[in-house]
Amino acid sequence: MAHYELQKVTFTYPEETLPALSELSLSVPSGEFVVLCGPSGSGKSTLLRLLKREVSPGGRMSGVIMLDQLPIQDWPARELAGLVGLVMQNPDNQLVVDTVEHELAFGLENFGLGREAMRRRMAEMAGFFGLEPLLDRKTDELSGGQKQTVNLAAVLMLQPRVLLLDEPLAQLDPLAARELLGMIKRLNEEWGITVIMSEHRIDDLLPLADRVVRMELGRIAFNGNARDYVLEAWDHEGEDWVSSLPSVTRWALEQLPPSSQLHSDEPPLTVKETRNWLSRADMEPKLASETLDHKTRNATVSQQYRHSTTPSPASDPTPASTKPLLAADGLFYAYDKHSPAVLKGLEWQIRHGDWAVLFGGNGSGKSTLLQLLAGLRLPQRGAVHWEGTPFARMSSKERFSAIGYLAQNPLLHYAYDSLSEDLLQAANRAEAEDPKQEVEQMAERFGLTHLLSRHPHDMSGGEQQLGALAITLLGKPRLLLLDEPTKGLDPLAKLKLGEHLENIHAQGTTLIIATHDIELAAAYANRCSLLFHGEIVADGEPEQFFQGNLFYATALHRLFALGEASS
Ligand SMILES: Nc1ncnc2c1ncn2[C@@H]1O[C@H](COP(=O)(O)OP(=O)(O)OP(=O)(O)O)[C@@H](O)[C@H]1O
Ligand SMILES: Nc1ncnc2c1ncn2[C@@H]1O[C@H](COP(=O)(O)OP(=O)(O)OP(=O)(O)O)[C@@H](O)[C@H]1O
Repeated sequence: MAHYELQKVTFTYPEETLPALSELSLSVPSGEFVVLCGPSGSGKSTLLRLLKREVSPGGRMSGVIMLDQLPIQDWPARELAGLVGLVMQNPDNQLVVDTVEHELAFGLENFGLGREAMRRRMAEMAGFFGLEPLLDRKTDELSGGQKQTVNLAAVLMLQPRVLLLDEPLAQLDPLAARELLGMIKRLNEEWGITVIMSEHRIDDLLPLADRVVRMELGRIAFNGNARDYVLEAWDHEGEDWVSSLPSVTRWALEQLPPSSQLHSDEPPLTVKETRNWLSRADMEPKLASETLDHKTRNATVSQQYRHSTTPSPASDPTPASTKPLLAADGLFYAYDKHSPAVLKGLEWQIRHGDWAVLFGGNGSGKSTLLQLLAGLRLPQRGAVHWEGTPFARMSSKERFSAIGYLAQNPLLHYAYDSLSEDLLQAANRAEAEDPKQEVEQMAERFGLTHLLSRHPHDMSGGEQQLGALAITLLGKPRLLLLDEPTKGLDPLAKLKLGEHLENIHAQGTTLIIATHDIELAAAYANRCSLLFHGEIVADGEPEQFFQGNLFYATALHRLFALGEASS
């Protein structure tokens, strides 16, 4: 059993006047699969933390949270720890001990499980998640996706009855994400584990969810099943939103009874009526047949748009553009003498005006490569050239003003006590003419104005990500290296980021983006590359890349597999 009942829960963070959650009432029966969505800062993480009783000291709460008819504050800590597992949004915040093996064992050590039983569970979990080769590794030396996987495995070691997941897919490669979703669905269906999962990329999850809860400004704006959620979102977000849903999601939604059946006398829509409704948007009938076609057509449309409205700086016949802007020549990199090389003689050339997307599985070396291209790490062999000049012959000042870098962990970008100070320092470093005005404009563009005086550590995950992006963009570099920039962003923020990048690209900025976000690549990139086994093994225009690349074509079709699994 694990049944939550929330009545009029209001929560205010220390030193804040406005509550992060307001009068929130919600019932989650045991065994439900609930998807939490809503814009950045709407209260999703706060709610998940309260359900695990992990509240900020000094925060003020009113109302009641009952878990299996006992107020959450009355649960003994040990029992609650075993019953409810929470996987936090930023994996760096959750890892507590030195190695992967110790991290997996850490929670269980408090439960007095025998050595044998512990080893067996460790073997099962490490086997399932493919963590065996990483067991001796230091947790702070893992890639972002590896950290997220270790966190989830560590939580599952305790065999909780409730799984609270805060954007668990954000840093996983498409196949890892698909496997994880399939596994969570199995835990939910076969073991009856209650799942409450927050996620921005909700279209992947609609076919799996028993219930969708959309939050806005700390309140519940919608609570019902997936089909009714789509109906409501249609009114709320407009037709573009529905027509952007993958066809399989639309198909899966047709299978669902409307939740109005549960609490209204209105007759439910028949499948035919639903289909008519779902196809009401102005889209070609063909669209329903192939997700891949949909994506590649998007790419074509976007490219036509870009080429017709904003001439690509790549076509400028300036003398500098005859040389690649950046060239990786035979890069070889290993973290230390004993570990295998991450980059093995990698060759890659970036032209002026490229919008390049770098794909690769979790742990394949994307972040490492970006750090070498930014000059933050030195290769053991090979060199990086900037317009033909090796990095070694440039001053670090020259390099840093030419190349901007967004780290995977946004918290690494903050050094001051307020967002405004961090932004201002970034504008000053870039010798902006009017730093204050640029900060204000950037904050306005990304909807951060109300957070300017906030301590960066007291912002939501998506807000931290946007703030770090704003800091990087204020540097106005000629080349931008962005490590998973859309992770944690809600769709609107993603759109604004896309528009901004499109603008600065049109003005001459070259972009390299390491990401698992296929939509981003399909909509904007002129070039996709795949890092595998220390080398760039595929490199081409998006259409060519997706058609020739089974790995990512498979990823685009992942929804079909999920739809079938849940039917
Ligand atoms: N500081 C470090 N010390 C030792 N090994 C490291 C360190 N950072 C990363 N690695 C290892 O190097 C490999 C490449 O990691 P990297 O972070 O570059 O991968 P990635 O492609 O960015 O992965 P993800 O998609 O999960 O973010 C991984 O096996 C990782 O465990
Ligand atoms: N430690 C904190 N101190 C003060 N305010 C906070 C703190 N953490 C979050 N907030 C604020 O509380 C509100 C809800 O934040 P929360 O992290 O729950 O949002 P979210 O919906 O999970 O967002 P995201 O999608 O970006 O993760 C936001 O306005 C945020 O700025």
